Amino acid sequence: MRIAVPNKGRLHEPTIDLLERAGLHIENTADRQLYADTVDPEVSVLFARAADIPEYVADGAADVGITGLDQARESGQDLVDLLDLEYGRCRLVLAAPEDGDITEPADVAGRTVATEFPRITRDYFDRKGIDCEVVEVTGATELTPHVDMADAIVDITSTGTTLQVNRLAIVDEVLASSVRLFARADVADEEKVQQVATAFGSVIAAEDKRYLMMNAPRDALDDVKAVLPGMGGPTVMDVADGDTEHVAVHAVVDERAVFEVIDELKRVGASDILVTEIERLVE
Ligand SMILES: Nc1ncnc2c1ncn2[C@@H]1O[C@H](COP(=O)(O)OP(=O)(O)OP(=O)(O)O)[C@@H](O)[C@H]1O
Ligand SMILES: O=P(O)(O)OC[C@H]1O[C@H](OP(=O)(O)OP(=O)(O)O)[C@H](O)[C@@H]1O
Ligand SMILES: [Mg+2]
Repeated sequence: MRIAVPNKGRLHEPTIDLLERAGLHIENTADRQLYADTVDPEVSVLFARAADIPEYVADGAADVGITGLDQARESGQDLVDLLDLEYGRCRLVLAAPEDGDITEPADVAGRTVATEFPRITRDYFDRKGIDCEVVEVTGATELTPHVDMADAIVDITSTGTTLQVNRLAIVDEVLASSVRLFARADVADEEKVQQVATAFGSVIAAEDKRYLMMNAPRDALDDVKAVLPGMGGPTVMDVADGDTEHVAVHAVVDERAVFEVIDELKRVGASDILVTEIERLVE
């Protein structure tokens, strides 16, 4: 099975990182090389531009691909969205000059919109029944309203900084995007594809969880259990060396809850509390 992976740009590094954490270490690759092996002899990697990945998957050059939902939609390819990988979060928005007369989508009627995403943009205005001219640009979209190339733009935003420095205001959200694992429909149910999806899913699931280990007085166990929310309750073990008064307790806890949970655990008598990251979590 072959996975198409962004070869550069902001999605390259987090994707390589995800492969590593999912246990698919990349081997035999040199810079600029198109293909690479992984430690799994059945899985190889194809490096491609984020925008080209949907097409490579649809055409069979790869079986699955990792890229933004925006790129998949823009490609027009019909792929199976297997898993939200939760990075590359951004929004495609309709934006126009802050001090201009475009404050709602209908104001764009009869005007010009510049974008790197012409298909998504045309679909958006078609759905709304708004007639406008869509001009495709390949970058620096935010400048076009200031050089009379366009009246509005459809472009990516995340922090909002780029829009702000270009004095553009959001008029409407066109698409909320994040990076996904896409598969061609005819391979989406294959065992190897599902296995890879499970491995990626386990990395995502572990990301916002922590593993807690502690000692607790045996007679405080009920209080300790009450403090620990979590997945199927904690694991309780005897401590070695004949200490029958204490038990060891292990539990998986939401990262956001750790701060508070530790405080409460100490209050009910737990000690020697260890907090560790979890590499993968297969539910
Ligand atoms: N500011 C952002 N915040 C979060 N995600 C983003 C942002 N900009 C882009 N993305 C996501 O990353 C994807 C790829 O963007 P990137 O800028 O790396 O590619 P690119 O500009 O097409 O790169 P290149 O032209 O160098 O191949 C986008 O399609 C989108 O899904
Ligand atoms: O809301 P913000 O946080 O400012 O992000 C939005 C900007 O990020 C992307 O550009 P990128 O940095 O990828 O540069 P590029 O135009 O070279 O792709 C996108 O095209 C916007 O310009
Ligand atoms: Mg970019």
